[in-house]
Amino acid sequence: MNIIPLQPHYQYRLWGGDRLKRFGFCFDEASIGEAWTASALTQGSSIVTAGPYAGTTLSELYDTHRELFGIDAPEFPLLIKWIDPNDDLSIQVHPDDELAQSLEHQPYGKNECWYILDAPEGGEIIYGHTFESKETLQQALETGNVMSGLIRKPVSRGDFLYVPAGTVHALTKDVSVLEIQQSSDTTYRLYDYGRTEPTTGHTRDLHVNQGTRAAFAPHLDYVEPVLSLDHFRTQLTRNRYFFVEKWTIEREESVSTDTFRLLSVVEGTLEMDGLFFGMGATLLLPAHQSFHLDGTAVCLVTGVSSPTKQKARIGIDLGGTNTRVAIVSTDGHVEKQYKFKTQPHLELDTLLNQIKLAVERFQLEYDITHVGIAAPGPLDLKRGAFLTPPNLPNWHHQVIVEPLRSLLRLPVTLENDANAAALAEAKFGAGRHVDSVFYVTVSTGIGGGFVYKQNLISGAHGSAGEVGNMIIRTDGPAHPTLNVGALETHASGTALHERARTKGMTDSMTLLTDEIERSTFVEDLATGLANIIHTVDPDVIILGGGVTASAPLYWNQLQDAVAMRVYPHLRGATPLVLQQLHGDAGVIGAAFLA
Ligand SMILES: O=P(O)(O)OC[C@H]1O[C@@H](O)[C@@H](O)[C@@H](O)[C@@H]1O
Repeated sequence: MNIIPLQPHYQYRLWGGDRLKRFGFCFDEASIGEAWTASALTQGSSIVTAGPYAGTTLSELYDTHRELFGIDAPEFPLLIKWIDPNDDLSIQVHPDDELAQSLEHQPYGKNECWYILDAPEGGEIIYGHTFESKETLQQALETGNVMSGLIRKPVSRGDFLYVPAGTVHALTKDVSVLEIQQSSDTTYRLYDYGRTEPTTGHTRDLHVNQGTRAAFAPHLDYVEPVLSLDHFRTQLTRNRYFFVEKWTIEREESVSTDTFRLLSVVEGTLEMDGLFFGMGATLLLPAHQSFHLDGTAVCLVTGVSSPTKQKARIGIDLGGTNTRVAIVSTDGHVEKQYKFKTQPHLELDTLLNQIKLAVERFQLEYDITHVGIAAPGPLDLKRGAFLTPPNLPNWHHQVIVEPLRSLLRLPVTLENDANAAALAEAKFGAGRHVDSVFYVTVSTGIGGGFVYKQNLISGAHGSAGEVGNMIIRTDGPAHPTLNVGALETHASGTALHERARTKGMTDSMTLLTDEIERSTFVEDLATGLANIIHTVDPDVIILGGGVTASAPLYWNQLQDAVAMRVYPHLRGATPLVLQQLHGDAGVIGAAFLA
């Protein structure tokens, strides 16, 4: 028998109950909140239930049979819990490795993730907060006002969330999860609703000082795309501490391990080595062995990631509302990202420090070679500075590249956001098969970028592709910085929105259902696009930005209108296509600026 089945340890919690039984667990005690199905912690180690190691605890097994694991960490690194809250959990945060080592003398911090096993209709958990700094978070905690600043995230069955150490969070009543994490039980409670522990009559300890030290403030929202690995496996996360895969088994599958895996059955039944396992079961699959799985089941499988750091680039998309700091692989995929609210009313240093925090987090697992920033223009690329971007008035004329370079000690490059998106689409998106690509974004404003043979043509003053200010008419609304008759004053989302408002309509999409308005918009945009074709004659024009969400309303009409405005030999010769990278184009392009 190759597999090593484990018996859970049940943990009392103030907010516990007896509903873990519905996941197949059996216990007699009251108020059980957690079943630790794979644990090597001394306060509750799992025990092997069958096979040659039956009766051994997981920690003993790890100490005496290291060959079964294929890793050499001094202590078993993972912990798996099933959690079923019968009440809200405390508002809390966990330390990372560094803080756990310095404050708790423990080897591991507590980066964790949740697979939602069950959630009530409209269920929400707490994930993040809106406080601008550690000081304002601490003040809110001291004055009892923390709840109003917490972010609630809707969740439903099957969702997966990675909760990096430092994230202020809380599970809530009736949201049950399978929790996979580093081997640590250190929780810093920030707020506990003033509840008392029935067993002692006392409130539980709070850890406001340690907690505010550990907390991200402002909050960094973590996003990682799910990756399909093969016909039955998807990767839910892969980080420095562990990876988690979801295996959907519909028939027989064979797998083999390099290092050990922990497999938890979350749905259905699985047969392995002649034994049947249902929901709630957790098995250790030892290293360097092959396994045969049979049945219909969904399993979450975890293991330890390789410690070698991959080379990667960081792309930053600095917007008026949100800033995103992303790891972009050498083949142009966003691997993971932190997102936070841009706070343009605060000092630029606040933004730089937030970026630094995110970059440092990524540096723990990646060898970062370059950082690129995509920001709204106008910019002074030579000085690496903002000029007068309308949505960032406090930072006008401030230099961003040099301070970030000295803060990060990494090469940093700045570029206009539309140019960065153009580069991304040309290298990895809708323009990847051709040489010359003109990208036009039609959103709040209108911007553009020209890429030739994968090189961004920025122009002598960094302003190539600024097609928003291209004059397409002799009339039009006045604008503080744009020409009368500029494309942007006629065809941007803002222009459409303004026209919709004067007609008593709610949005630009509704405006474009009006035949006359649609024709006006199409003719204006087509004039701009025809001018571009006559200027650089690109292989393709890629259109992106929010207004392209209504493209089905005007697409054919736009192509005809462009054809009518170009030389006969160019008619239909320049395909108009929609962007492919959507919200990721900014960070991907930024990452490839140098
Ligand atoms: O502090 P309380 O409310 O008991 O919650 C503690 C629990 O919180 C959850 O979010 C997880 O981190 C669990 O691993 C932890 O045991």
